[in-house]
Amino acid sequence: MADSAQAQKLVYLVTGGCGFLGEHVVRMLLQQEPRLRELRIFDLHLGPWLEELKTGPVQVTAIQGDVTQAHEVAAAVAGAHVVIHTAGLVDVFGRASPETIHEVNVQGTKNVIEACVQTGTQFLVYTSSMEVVGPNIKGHPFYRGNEDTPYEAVHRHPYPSSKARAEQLVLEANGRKVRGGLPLVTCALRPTGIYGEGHQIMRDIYYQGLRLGGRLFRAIPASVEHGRVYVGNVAWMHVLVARELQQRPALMGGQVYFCYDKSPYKSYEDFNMEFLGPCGLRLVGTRPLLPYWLLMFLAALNALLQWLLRPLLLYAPLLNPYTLAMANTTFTVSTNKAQRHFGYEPLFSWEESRTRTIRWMQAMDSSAQ
Ligand SMILES: NC(=O)c1ccc[n+]([C@@H]2O[C@H](COP(=O)([O-])OP(=O)(O)OC[C@H]3O[C@@H](n4cnc5c(N)ncnc54)[C@H](O)[C@@H]3O)[C@@H](O)[C@H]2O)c1
Ligand SMILES: CC(C)CCC[C@@H](C)[C@H]1CC[C@H]2[C@@H]3[C@H](O)C=C4C[C@@H](O)CC[C@]4(C)[C@H]3CC[C@]12C
Repeated sequence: MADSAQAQKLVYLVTGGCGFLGEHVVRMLLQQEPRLRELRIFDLHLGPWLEELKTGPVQVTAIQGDVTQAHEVAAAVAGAHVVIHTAGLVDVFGRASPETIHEVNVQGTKNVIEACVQTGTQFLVYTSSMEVVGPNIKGHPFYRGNEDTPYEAVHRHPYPSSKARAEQLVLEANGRKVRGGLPLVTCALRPTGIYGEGHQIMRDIYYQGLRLGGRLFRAIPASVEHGRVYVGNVAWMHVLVARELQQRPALMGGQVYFCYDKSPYKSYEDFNMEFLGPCGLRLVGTRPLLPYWLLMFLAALNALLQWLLRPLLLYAPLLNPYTLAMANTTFTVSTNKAQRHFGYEPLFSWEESRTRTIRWMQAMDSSAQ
Protein backbone atom coordinates (compact mmCIF):
# COMPACT_ATOMS: atom_id res chain seq x y z
CA MET A 1 0.00 0.00 0.00
CA ALA A 2 2.85 2.32 0.86
CA ASP A 3 4.34 1.73 -2.61
CA SER A 4 1.11 2.65 -4.36
CA ALA A 5 0.74 5.73 -2.16
CA GLN A 6 4.27 6.76 -3.00
CA ALA A 7 3.63 5.94 -6.66
CA GLN A 8 0.56 8.15 -6.87
CA LYS A 9 2.19 11.49 -6.28
CA LEU A 10 2.06 13.48 -9.50
CA VAL A 11 -0.32 16.25 -10.50
CA TYR A 12 -0.92 16.70 -14.23
CA LEU A 13 -2.79 19.51 -15.93
CA VAL A 14 -4.25 19.09 -19.43
CA THR A 15 -5.37 22.31 -21.10
CA GLY A 16 -8.01 21.78 -23.78
CA GLY A 17 -8.80 18.51 -22.03
CA CYS A 18 -12.36 18.44 -23.34
CA GLY A 19 -11.39 18.72 -26.99
CA PHE A 20 -11.11 16.00 -29.63
CA LEU A 21 -7.46 15.21 -28.76
CA GLY A 22 -7.68 16.45 -25.17
CA GLU A 23 -10.32 13.95 -24.14
CA HIS A 24 -8.22 11.08 -25.46
CA VAL A 25 -5.17 12.42 -23.59
CA VAL A 26 -7.20 12.63 -20.36
CA ARG A 27 -8.50 9.08 -20.70
CA MET A 28 -5.07 7.75 -21.71
CA LEU A 29 -3.44 9.37 -18.65
CA LEU A 30 -5.99 7.74 -16.35
CA GLN A 31 -5.30 4.37 -17.99
CA GLN A 32 -1.54 4.55 -18.49
CA GLU A 33 0.01 6.83 -15.87
CA PRO A 34 0.17 4.96 -12.52
CA ARG A 35 1.91 7.86 -10.72
CA LEU A 36 -1.08 10.17 -11.17
CA ARG A 37 -2.51 11.55 -7.92
CA GLU A 38 -4.51 14.42 -9.43
CA LEU A 39 -5.55 15.13 -13.02
CA ARG A 40 -6.66 18.68 -13.70
CA ILE A 41 -8.68 19.34 -16.85
CA PHE A 42 -8.70 22.99 -17.94
CA ASP A 43 -11.01 24.00 -20.74
CA LEU A 44 -13.25 26.83 -21.92
CA HIS A 45 -16.03 24.30 -22.37
CA LEU A 46 -16.19 21.41 -19.86
CA GLY A 47 -17.80 18.20 -21.09
CA PRO A 48 -20.51 16.31 -19.12
CA TRP A 49 -18.50 13.10 -19.55
CA LEU A 50 -16.00 14.40 -16.97
CA GLU A 51 -18.37 13.41 -14.17
CA GLU A 52 -17.89 9.71 -14.92
CA LEU A 53 -14.14 10.08 -14.36
CA LYS A 54 -14.54 11.24 -10.77
CA THR A 55 -15.30 7.80 -9.39
CA GLY A 56 -11.78 6.40 -9.80
CA PRO A 57 -8.69 6.44 -7.53
CA VAL A 58 -7.25 9.54 -9.22
CA GLN A 59 -8.59 12.92 -8.17
CA VAL A 60 -10.07 14.49 -11.33
CA THR A 61 -10.44 18.26 -11.10
CA ALA A 62 -12.42 20.01 -13.83
CA ILE A 63 -11.50 23.67 -14.21
CA GLN A 64 -13.52 25.91 -16.49
CA GLY A 65 -11.13 28.58 -17.71
CA ASP A 66 -9.66 30.57 -20.56
CA VAL A 67 -5.99 30.28 -21.54
CA THR A 68 -6.07 33.92 -22.64
CA GLN A 69 -6.63 34.89 -18.98
CA ALA A 70 -3.20 34.67 -17.29
CA HIS A 71 -4.59 34.58 -13.77
CA GLU A 72 -6.91 31.67 -14.57
CA VAL A 73 -4.03 29.74 -16.10
CA ALA A 74 -1.72 30.46 -13.15
CA ALA A 75 -4.36 29.26 -10.68
CA ALA A 76 -4.82 26.01 -12.65
CA VAL A 77 -1.07 25.39 -13.09
CA ALA A 78 -0.06 26.09 -9.48
CA GLY A 79 1.07 22.83 -7.87
CA ALA A 80 1.12 20.80 -11.08
CA HIS A 81 4.22 18.73 -11.86
CA VAL A 82 3.41 18.39 -15.59
CA VAL A 83 1.39 20.51 -17.99
CA ILE A 84 0.15 19.11 -21.30
CA HIS A 85 -1.00 22.12 -23.31
CA THR A 86 -3.42 21.06 -26.07
CA ALA A 87 -5.86 24.00 -25.85
CA GLY A 88 -6.10 25.95 -29.05
CA LEU A 89 -8.28 27.33 -31.79
CA VAL A 90 -8.03 24.88 -34.67
CA ASP A 91 -9.51 27.05 -37.37
CA VAL A 92 -8.62 27.01 -41.07
CA PHE A 93 -12.21 27.73 -42.08
CA GLY A 94 -12.43 31.41 -41.16
CA ARG A 95 -14.71 30.90 -38.17
CA ALA A 96 -12.56 32.99 -35.81
CA SER A 97 -10.74 36.24 -36.54
CA PRO A 98 -6.94 36.20 -36.97
CA GLU A 99 -6.72 38.25 -33.78
CA THR A 100 -8.68 35.67 -31.79
CA ILE A 101 -6.61 32.81 -33.19
CA HIS A 102 -3.44 34.62 -32.18
CA GLU A 103 -4.86 35.51 -28.76
CA VAL A 104 -5.71 31.91 -27.96
CA ASN A 105 -2.87 30.06 -29.64
CA VAL A 106 0.02 32.45 -28.99
CA GLN A 107 -0.93 34.56 -25.97
CA GLY A 108 -2.57 31.54 -24.39
CA THR A 109 0.66 29.59 -24.76
CA LYS A 110 2.66 32.51 -23.35
CA ASN A 111 0.33 32.46 -20.33
CA VAL A 112 0.92 28.73 -19.83
CA ILE A 113 4.70 29.16 -20.03
CA GLU A 114 4.71 32.07 -17.59
CA ALA A 115 2.42 30.18 -15.22
CA CYS A 116 4.90 27.27 -15.18
CA VAL A 117 7.77 29.67 -14.43
CA GLN A 118 5.90 31.61 -11.75
CA THR A 119 4.45 28.60 -9.91
CA GLY A 120 7.37 26.17 -10.26
CA THR A 121 5.98 23.60 -12.70
CA GLN A 122 8.99 21.97 -14.33
CA PHE A 123 7.62 19.98 -17.29
CA LEU A 124 5.62 21.33 -20.24
CA VAL A 125 4.47 19.37 -23.30
CA TYR A 126 2.98 21.43 -26.14
CA THR A 127 0.68 20.09 -28.82
CA SER A 128 2.03 21.75 -31.92
CA SER A 129 1.15 20.72 -35.48
CA MET A 130 2.57 19.55 -38.77
CA GLU A 131 1.49 22.92 -40.08
CA VAL A 132 4.34 24.57 -38.21
CA VAL A 133 6.39 23.07 -41.06
CA GLY A 134 3.91 23.06 -43.93
CA PRO A 135 2.55 22.87 -46.49
CA ASN A 136 4.07 26.30 -47.14
CA ILE A 137 2.46 29.07 -49.17
CA LYS A 138 4.47 27.96 -52.23
CA GLY A 139 2.84 24.52 -52.25
CA HIS A 140 6.14 22.71 -51.88
CA PRO A 141 5.56 18.99 -51.15
CA PHE A 142 6.98 17.46 -47.97
CA TYR A 143 7.34 13.82 -48.93
CA ARG A 144 7.99 11.42 -46.05
CA GLY A 145 10.13 14.00 -44.31
CA ASN A 146 11.36 14.02 -40.72
CA GLU A 147 12.20 16.53 -38.01
CA ASP A 148 15.52 17.34 -39.72
CA THR A 149 14.31 17.56 -43.33
CA PRO A 150 15.08 20.99 -44.79
CA TYR A 151 11.86 22.75 -45.81
CA GLU A 152 10.98 26.40 -46.36
CA ALA A 153 8.34 26.90 -43.67
CA VAL A 154 6.60 30.05 -44.92
CA HIS A 155 3.09 30.81 -43.64
CA ARG A 156 0.53 33.57 -44.13
CA HIS A 157 -2.58 31.89 -42.71
CA PRO A 158 -3.36 32.83 -39.07
CA TYR A 159 -3.61 29.24 -37.81
CA PRO A 160 -0.24 27.82 -38.93
CA SER A 161 1.43 31.16 -38.13
CA SER A 162 0.05 31.02 -34.59
CA LYS A 163 1.12 27.40 -34.09
CA ALA A 164 4.62 28.16 -35.36
CA ARG A 165 4.99 31.12 -33.00
CA ALA A 166 3.61 29.20 -30.03
CA GLU A 167 5.94 26.27 -30.67
CA GLN A 168 8.89 28.63 -30.91
CA LEU A 169 7.96 30.19 -27.54
CA VAL A 170 7.70 26.77 -25.90
CA LEU A 171 11.06 25.59 -27.22
CA GLU A 172 12.77 28.87 -26.33
CA ALA A 173 11.42 28.56 -22.77
CA ASN A 174 13.32 25.29 -22.28
CA GLY A 175 15.93 25.83 -19.55
CA ARG A 176 14.33 28.92 -17.98
CA LYS A 177 14.48 28.81 -14.20
CA VAL A 178 11.12 28.20 -12.59
CA ARG A 179 10.15 29.19 -9.07
CA GLY A 180 12.37 27.18 -6.76
CA GLY A 181 15.35 27.41 -9.14
CA LEU A 182 14.91 24.26 -11.21
CA PRO A 183 14.97 24.45 -15.03
CA LEU A 184 11.79 24.34 -17.10
CA VAL A 185 11.87 21.34 -19.46
CA THR A 186 9.72 21.69 -22.58
CA CYS A 187 9.06 19.82 -25.81
CA ALA A 188 6.56 19.99 -28.68
CA LEU A 189 4.67 17.26 -30.49
CA ARG A 190 3.68 17.79 -34.13
CA PRO A 191 0.70 15.62 -35.12
CA THR A 192 -0.20 15.38 -38.79
CA GLY A 193 -3.96 15.18 -39.54
CA ILE A 194 -5.48 13.45 -36.54
CA TYR A 195 -8.40 11.08 -37.08
CA GLY A 196 -10.46 8.89 -34.79
CA GLU A 197 -13.36 8.94 -32.36
CA GLY A 198 -14.67 12.47 -32.00
CA HIS A 199 -13.12 13.95 -35.17
CA GLN A 200 -15.53 16.76 -36.08
CA ILE A 201 -14.34 17.23 -39.68
CA MET A 202 -14.85 13.54 -40.41
CA ARG A 203 -18.34 13.84 -38.94
CA ASP A 204 -19.06 16.88 -41.14
CA ILE A 205 -17.83 15.12 -44.29
CA TYR A 206 -19.95 12.07 -43.46
CA TYR A 207 -23.13 14.11 -43.10
CA GLN A 208 -22.25 16.03 -46.27
CA GLY A 209 -22.08 12.68 -48.08
CA LEU A 210 -25.43 11.61 -46.67
CA ARG A 211 -26.97 14.84 -47.95
CA LEU A 212 -25.56 14.04 -51.41
CA GLY A 213 -27.26 10.64 -51.53
CA GLY A 214 -24.36 8.66 -50.09
CA ARG A 215 -21.85 10.05 -52.57
CA LEU A 216 -18.74 12.19 -52.27
CA PHE A 217 -17.13 13.66 -55.37
CA ARG A 218 -13.37 13.45 -55.72
CA ALA A 219 -11.72 16.86 -55.66
CA ILE A 220 -8.11 15.87 -54.88
CA PRO A 221 -5.80 13.70 -57.05
CA ALA A 222 -5.27 10.27 -55.47
CA SER A 223 -1.53 10.81 -55.88
CA VAL A 224 -1.43 13.62 -53.29
CA GLU A 225 -0.44 11.94 -50.01
CA HIS A 226 -1.57 13.47 -46.72
CA GLY A 227 -0.14 12.27 -43.41
CA ARG A 228 -2.71 11.09 -40.90
CA VAL A 229 -2.33 9.70 -37.36
CA TYR A 230 -4.80 7.98 -35.05
CA VAL A 231 -5.92 10.06 -32.06
CA GLY A 232 -5.24 7.20 -29.62
CA ASN A 233 -1.61 7.04 -30.72
CA VAL A 234 -1.26 10.81 -30.47
CA ALA A 235 -2.68 10.64 -26.94
CA TRP A 236 -0.31 7.80 -26.06
CA MET A 237 2.66 9.79 -27.38
CA HIS A 238 1.64 12.72 -25.15
CA VAL A 239 1.51 10.46 -22.07
CA LEU A 240 4.82 8.80 -22.88
CA VAL A 241 6.69 12.00 -23.72
CA ALA A 242 5.44 13.63 -20.51
CA ARG A 243 6.76 10.65 -18.51
CA GLU A 244 10.12 10.34 -20.27
CA LEU A 245 10.72 14.12 -20.29
CA GLN A 246 11.12 13.80 -16.52
CA GLN A 247 13.73 11.05 -16.95
CA ARG A 248 15.73 12.45 -19.88
CA PRO A 249 15.50 16.27 -19.72
CA ALA A 250 18.91 16.82 -21.30
CA LEU A 251 18.06 14.72 -24.36
CA MET A 252 14.40 15.65 -24.82
CA GLY A 253 14.23 19.23 -23.52
CA GLY A 254 13.68 21.74 -26.34
CA GLN A 255 12.96 19.00 -28.89
CA VAL A 256 10.13 18.59 -31.43
CA TYR A 257 8.67 15.23 -32.39
CA PHE A 258 6.31 14.41 -35.25
CA CYS A 259 3.41 12.20 -34.17
CA TYR A 260 3.24 9.11 -36.35
CA ASP A 261 1.92 5.57 -36.50
CA LYS A 262 1.26 2.90 -39.15
CA SER A 263 -1.68 4.71 -40.79
CA PRO A 264 -1.23 4.37 -44.56
CA TYR A 265 -0.11 7.17 -46.83
CA LYS A 266 -3.13 8.18 -48.96
CA SER A 267 -4.84 11.27 -50.28
CA TYR A 268 -7.05 12.99 -47.73
CA GLU A 269 -10.21 11.79 -49.46
CA ASP A 270 -9.06 8.21 -50.05
CA PHE A 271 -7.93 7.93 -46.44
CA ASN A 272 -11.31 9.17 -45.21
CA MET A 273 -13.00 6.52 -47.36
CA GLU A 274 -11.36 3.85 -45.19
CA PHE A 275 -14.01 4.83 -42.66
CA LEU A 276 -16.74 6.42 -44.77
CA GLY A 277 -16.90 3.45 -47.16
CA PRO A 278 -17.89 0.94 -44.45
CA CYS A 279 -20.51 3.50 -43.39
CA GLY A 280 -22.12 3.34 -46.83
CA LEU A 281 -20.60 6.30 -48.67
CA ARG A 282 -19.03 6.12 -52.14
CA LEU A 283 -16.30 8.35 -53.59
CA VAL A 284 -17.25 9.17 -57.18
CA GLY A 285 -14.42 9.54 -59.70
CA THR A 286 -10.95 8.09 -60.04
CA ARG A 287 -9.66 11.59 -60.73
CA PRO A 288 -10.97 15.04 -59.66
CA LEU A 289 -14.34 15.65 -61.30
CA LEU A 290 -13.66 19.36 -61.63
CA PRO A 291 -10.54 21.04 -63.04
CA TYR A 292 -8.30 22.66 -60.45
CA TRP A 293 -8.95 26.16 -61.82
CA LEU A 294 -12.69 25.67 -61.24
CA LEU A 295 -12.08 24.40 -57.71
CA MET A 296 -9.94 27.48 -57.07
CA PHE A 297 -12.74 29.67 -58.39
CA LEU A 298 -15.30 27.95 -56.15
CA ALA A 299 -12.94 28.22 -53.16
CA ALA A 300 -12.48 31.93 -53.82
CA LEU A 301 -16.24 32.32 -54.20
CA ASN A 302 -16.69 30.67 -50.80
CA ALA A 303 -14.20 33.08 -49.28
CA LEU A 304 -16.06 36.04 -50.83
CA LEU A 305 -19.41 34.74 -49.61
CA GLN A 306 -17.99 34.26 -46.12
CA TRP A 307 -16.85 37.87 -46.11
CA LEU A 308 -20.14 39.23 -47.47
CA LEU A 309 -22.34 37.15 -45.15
CA ARG A 310 -20.24 37.64 -41.98
CA PRO A 311 -22.44 40.49 -40.65
CA LEU A 312 -25.46 38.20 -40.95
CA LEU A 313 -24.24 34.64 -40.38
CA LEU A 314 -21.14 32.45 -40.27
CA TYR A 315 -20.61 30.74 -43.61
CA ALA A 316 -17.60 28.43 -43.19
CA PRO A 317 -17.54 25.57 -45.74
CA LEU A 318 -14.73 23.01 -45.92
CA LEU A 319 -13.62 24.37 -49.31
CA ASN A 320 -11.67 27.61 -49.19
CA PRO A 321 -8.41 28.71 -50.85
CA TYR A 322 -6.33 27.54 -47.90
CA THR A 323 -7.92 24.12 -47.45
CA LEU A 324 -7.83 23.50 -51.20
CA ALA A 325 -4.14 24.35 -51.39
CA MET A 326 -3.42 22.26 -48.32
CA ALA A 327 -5.36 19.24 -49.53
CA ASN A 328 -3.56 19.40 -52.85
CA THR A 329 -0.05 19.46 -51.42
CA THR A 330 1.67 16.25 -50.42
CA PHE A 331 2.68 16.31 -46.77
CA THR A 332 3.76 13.05 -45.16
CA VAL A 333 6.26 12.20 -42.46
CA SER A 334 8.52 9.20 -42.00
CA THR A 335 10.53 9.34 -38.81
CA ASN A 336 11.55 7.38 -35.75
CA LYS A 337 12.84 10.23 -33.59
CA ALA A 338 10.21 9.62 -30.91
CA GLN A 339 11.18 5.94 -30.85
CA ARG A 340 14.87 6.79 -30.58
CA HIS A 341 14.45 9.47 -27.91
CA PHE A 342 11.78 8.01 -25.66
CA GLY A 343 10.93 4.54 -26.90
CA TYR A 344 7.62 5.46 -28.55
CA GLU A 345 5.80 2.70 -30.39
CA PRO A 346 2.20 3.16 -31.54
CA LEU A 347 -0.22 1.69 -29.01
CA PHE A 348 -2.81 0.97 -31.71
CA SER A 349 -2.10 -0.80 -34.98
CA TRP A 350 -3.55 0.56 -38.24
CA GLU A 351 -6.20 -2.17 -38.17
CA GLU A 352 -7.21 -1.30 -34.60
CA SER A 353 -7.23 2.42 -35.37
CA ARG A 354 -9.40 1.83 -38.43
CA THR A 355 -11.80 -0.48 -36.60
CA ARG A 356 -12.23 1.88 -33.64
CA THR A 357 -12.91 4.82 -35.96
CA ILE A 358 -15.43 2.86 -38.04
CA ARG A 359 -17.23 1.69 -34.89
CA TRP A 360 -17.46 5.29 -33.69
CA MET A 361 -18.90 6.44 -37.00
CA GLN A 362 -21.40 3.60 -37.12
CA ALA A 363 -22.50 4.38 -33.56
CA MET A 364 -22.80 8.05 -34.52
CA ASP A 365 -24.87 7.05 -37.55
CA SER A 366 -27.26 4.86 -35.58
CA SER A 367 -27.75 7.58 -32.95
CA ALA A 368 -28.46 10.12 -35.73
CA GLN A 369 -31.19 7.97 -37.31
N1 LIG B 1 -7.11 17.94 -35.13
C1 LIG B 1 -5.96 17.80 -35.77
O1 LIG B 1 -5.89 17.21 -36.86
C2 LIG B 1 -4.70 18.37 -35.18
C3 LIG B 1 -3.50 18.11 -35.82
C4 LIG B 1 -2.33 18.63 -35.30
C5 LIG B 1 -2.37 19.39 -34.15
N2 LIG B 1 -3.54 19.64 -33.53
C6 LIG B 1 -3.51 20.45 -32.32
O2 LIG B 1 -4.07 19.69 -31.26
C7 LIG B 1 -4.70 20.53 -30.30
C8 LIG B 1 -6.12 20.05 -30.05
O3 LIG B 1 -6.77 20.07 -31.29
P1 LIG B 1 -8.22 19.40 -31.46
O4 LIG B 1 -8.31 18.89 -32.86
O5 LIG B 1 -8.46 18.47 -30.33
O6 LIG B 1 -9.17 20.68 -31.35
P2 LIG B 1 -10.51 20.88 -30.50
O7 LIG B 1 -11.08 22.16 -30.95
O8 LIG B 1 -11.36 19.65 -30.55
O9 LIG B 1 -9.97 21.02 -29.00
C9 LIG B 1 -9.40 22.22 -28.55
C10 LIG B 1 -9.87 22.40 -27.11
O10 LIG B 1 -9.30 23.61 -26.62
C11 LIG B 1 -10.32 24.34 -25.96
N3 LIG B 1 -10.07 25.78 -26.04
C12 LIG B 1 -10.16 26.57 -27.12
N4 LIG B 1 -9.92 27.84 -26.78
C13 LIG B 1 -9.66 27.85 -25.44
C14 LIG B 1 -9.34 28.86 -24.50
N5 LIG B 1 -9.27 30.14 -24.87
N6 LIG B 1 -9.15 28.49 -23.22
C15 LIG B 1 -9.25 27.20 -22.83
N7 LIG B 1 -9.56 26.20 -23.67
C16 LIG B 1 -9.75 26.54 -24.96
C17 LIG B 1 -11.62 23.99 -26.68
O11 LIG B 1 -12.75 24.21 -25.86
C18 LIG B 1 -11.40 22.52 -27.00
O12 LIG B 1 -11.90 21.69 -25.98
C19 LIG B 1 -4.64 21.95 -30.89
O13 LIG B 1 -3.59 22.66 -30.27
C20 LIG B 1 -4.33 21.72 -32.37
O14 LIG B 1 -3.61 22.78 -32.93
C21 LIG B 1 -4.72 19.16 -34.01
C1 LIG C 1 -12.91 20.45 -50.02
C2 LIG C 1 -11.57 19.79 -50.21
C3 LIG C 1 -10.87 20.29 -51.43
C4 LIG C 1 -10.71 19.95 -48.97
C5 LIG C 1 -11.30 19.11 -47.83
C6 LIG C 1 -10.22 18.65 -46.95
C7 LIG C 1 -9.73 19.72 -45.94
C8 LIG C 1 -10.90 20.24 -45.13
C9 LIG C 1 -8.67 19.06 -45.09
C10 LIG C 1 -7.46 18.63 -45.97
C11 LIG C 1 -6.23 18.70 -45.04
C12 LIG C 1 -6.83 18.97 -43.66
C13 LIG C 1 -5.90 19.54 -42.61
C14 LIG C 1 -4.73 18.58 -42.32
O1 LIG C 1 -5.24 17.30 -41.98
C15 LIG C 1 -3.93 19.06 -41.17
C16 LIG C 1 -4.39 19.96 -40.28
C17 LIG C 1 -3.44 20.46 -39.23
C18 LIG C 1 -4.09 20.48 -37.85
O2 LIG C 1 -3.25 21.19 -36.97
C19 LIG C 1 -5.45 21.10 -37.86
C20 LIG C 1 -6.36 20.49 -38.92
C21 LIG C 1 -5.73 20.55 -40.31
C22 LIG C 1 -5.59 22.01 -40.72
C23 LIG C 1 -6.66 19.80 -41.31
C24 LIG C 1 -7.95 20.58 -41.55
C25 LIG C 1 -8.81 20.00 -42.67
C26 LIG C 1 -8.01 19.88 -43.97
C27 LIG C 1 -7.59 21.22 -44.47
